[in-house]
Amino acid sequence: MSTLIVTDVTKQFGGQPVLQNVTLTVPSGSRTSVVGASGSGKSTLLRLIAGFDDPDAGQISLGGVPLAGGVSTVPAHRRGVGYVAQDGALFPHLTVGQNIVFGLPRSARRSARVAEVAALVAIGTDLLGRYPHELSGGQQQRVALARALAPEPQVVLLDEPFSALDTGLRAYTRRAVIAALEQSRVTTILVTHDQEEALSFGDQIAIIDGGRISQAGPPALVFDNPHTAGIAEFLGDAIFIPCEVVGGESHTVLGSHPIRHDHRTAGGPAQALVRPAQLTIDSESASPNAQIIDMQSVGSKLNLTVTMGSNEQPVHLSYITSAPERFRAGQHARVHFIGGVVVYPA
Ligand SMILES: Nc1ncnc2c1ncn2[C@@H]1O[C@H](COP(=O)(O)OP(=O)(O)OP(=O)(O)O)[C@@H](O)[C@H]1O
Repeated sequence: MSTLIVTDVTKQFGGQPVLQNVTLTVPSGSRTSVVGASGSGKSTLLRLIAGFDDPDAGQISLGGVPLAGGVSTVPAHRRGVGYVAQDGALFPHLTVGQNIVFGLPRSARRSARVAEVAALVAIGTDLLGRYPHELSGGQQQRVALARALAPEPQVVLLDEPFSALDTGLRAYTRRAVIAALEQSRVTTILVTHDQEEALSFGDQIAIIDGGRISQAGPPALVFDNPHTAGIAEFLGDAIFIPCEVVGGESHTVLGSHPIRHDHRTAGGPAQALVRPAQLTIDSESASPNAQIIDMQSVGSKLNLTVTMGSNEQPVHLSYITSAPERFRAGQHARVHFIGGVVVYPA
């Protein structure tokens, strides 16, 4: 078994805390994404797990074996941890095949493992004799994963491996990588600043903010119940509407709705989280309840600023529509949403 456990890990650089009491368990054979803004400490966490650097405090263990923070530290090359960097970092003077076998003992380099692991990441044998510069960015990233998987590591760490790829290639490469990881059942951590990528990657998402894990759990649960308004906003288009909580229901200018989760710890002003998928906006309604103050169109998505009811406070809405031409600033419209809300302090 290769469950990875990070316990209470702290790291400073030049007196500045970069990781603070980070605790994270990645069960054997599962996939976790760590998502956070630039500078939040994601790469530092991976570097400590890989053994490129040591924590100031806390422990890291793999399959019950202490790697760091105990009485002794296991050096990087003995941890059974594979690492894939943002740009793949393939050796330019070695062929694809030579790159893939690089981490294998000399005796294993001529084995069927090269073809096996290349097939796993959808790299055909015809590419094995090429040099990295003769591959596309997506192929290079898949070769980098093959190189990391070849020695059969217990854990693979992926540090923003798709960020240099353009949108189409990115989606394809991500699917190929997930399929390869699924087949090899290797414990994996992906670091990314892309929320969609993090939510779709695997079994667990951990949100890191200012060097702390602010929430972790299965992606669907975390998306359904972000513990703070900040996390809700970070994870995707979020609409916050001022509300009052009465008898377990949220009352907004748009009516009463059931509360799915309530994150207030005291009374006082509250706001309800609504996702765009819950919204309908009728721009031709005979009984409007809102006015569009400002509008920005991004393809079929509209970013609207509206005032609703007698409330002067503008609310920002994201709305997907097949008819964006029907909307314009200054127009009156009827805004309606269905389903429950998550409530936060305003
Ligand atoms: N070796 C180092 N010496 C000094 N400061 C460092 C070092 N490594 C990282 N830092 C600082 O620690 C903070 C976190 O860096 P880290 O690379 O872990 O963030 P990140 O979340 O991976 O960011 P990005 O998404 O931009 O790669 C940053 O402020 C960075 O400048």
